[in-house]
Amino acid sequence: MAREKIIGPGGPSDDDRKRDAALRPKLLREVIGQKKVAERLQIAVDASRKLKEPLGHILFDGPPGLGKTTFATVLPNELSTTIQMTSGPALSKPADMLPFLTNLEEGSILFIDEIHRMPRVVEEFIYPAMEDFRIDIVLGEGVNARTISMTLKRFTLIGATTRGGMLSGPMRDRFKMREHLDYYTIGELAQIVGINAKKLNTPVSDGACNEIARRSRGTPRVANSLLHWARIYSAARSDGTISEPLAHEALDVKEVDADGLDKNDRRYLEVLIDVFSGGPTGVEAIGATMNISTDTLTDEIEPYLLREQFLVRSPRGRMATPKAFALLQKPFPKPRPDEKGPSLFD
Ligand SMILES: Nc1ncnc2c1ncn2[C@@H]1O[C@H](COP(=O)(O)OP(=O)(O)OP(=O)(O)O)[C@@H](O)[C@H]1O
Repeated sequence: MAREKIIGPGGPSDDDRKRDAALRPKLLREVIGQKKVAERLQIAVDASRKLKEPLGHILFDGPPGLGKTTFATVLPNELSTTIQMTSGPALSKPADMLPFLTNLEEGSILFIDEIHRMPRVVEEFIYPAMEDFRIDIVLGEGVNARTISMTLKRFTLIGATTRGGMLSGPMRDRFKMREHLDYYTIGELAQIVGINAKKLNTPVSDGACNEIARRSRGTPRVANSLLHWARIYSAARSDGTISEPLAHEALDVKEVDADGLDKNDRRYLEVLIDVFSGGPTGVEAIGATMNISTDTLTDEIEPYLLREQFLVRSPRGRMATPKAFALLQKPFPKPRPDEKGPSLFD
């Protein structure tokens, strides 16, 4: 198995992430769902082994909690190499990269989470590292400044981002593989819940796995968190096993929406429908009313609402669909003859 080296600030830190790390699949064949992505990665891994060449640089993008870090940590296990982990915000200047670059081993992996938050000056510093496995270091200042070139071990950079569109073109182009992770089906999430319950030595019924999956917003990280809650609930109120009725009870106590939406999803739709009459309206206006940054709305909340068809994006702005009106038990407004009311066809 890979040895995981975590150097410096950044990388996973909160409780959820620590818990997730313990439940992470170790090998590609243990990864559930994302079949096409896993297949392409397996091909790249097999080729890397046969050709004895490092894996090409890989970029994962997609909403939070869908497995970007999981894929990144599975790859060094497959290749019996090491991984160093950091994140874009922890790299404020080129010198912050040096400990990572000088610690590289031949074929090892450097993982940069939230790579879109890396400053441009750091980005430009690592271009030659990604292309030619060398970096240029400037020593001294002013007229005495001189540049020395340092050769690096051949490595693989894995970047993860929730905002693929925010990466500069030159940065994106330097990744040989770019993989988008999408939300999981209920069946896939139920499988993940079953496997993780076993890892936690918690007996769980198929019905309970499905119930937890249904309320997990298409996201394995949410499924893990709900499984943990159901486990704790059962230990406190029952016999430690998770049956379907117990899962219902536990998730109702936690006030997890039976439609799989979380509090922010629901509030987004309430604001769009109650304050903006269902739209169309700009995301900035919704963000200002909710007091949530537009980045959070576009990266974390909207992708799921769009996928579940509660929301459409039109050139005139965001619009609630009839399904969203039905969810909130509000009548879908008919356009007045003198106005273009909510229309899903703009
Ligand atoms: N494909 C998968 N198969 C099985 N378990 C998974 C899969 N993807 C994610 N998980 C589970 O979900 C947890 C969260 O995933 P992970 O931390 O990789 O998400 P992420 O996309 O990197 O999120 P973020 O971008 O917020 O860091 C993992 O620890 C693991 O338990």
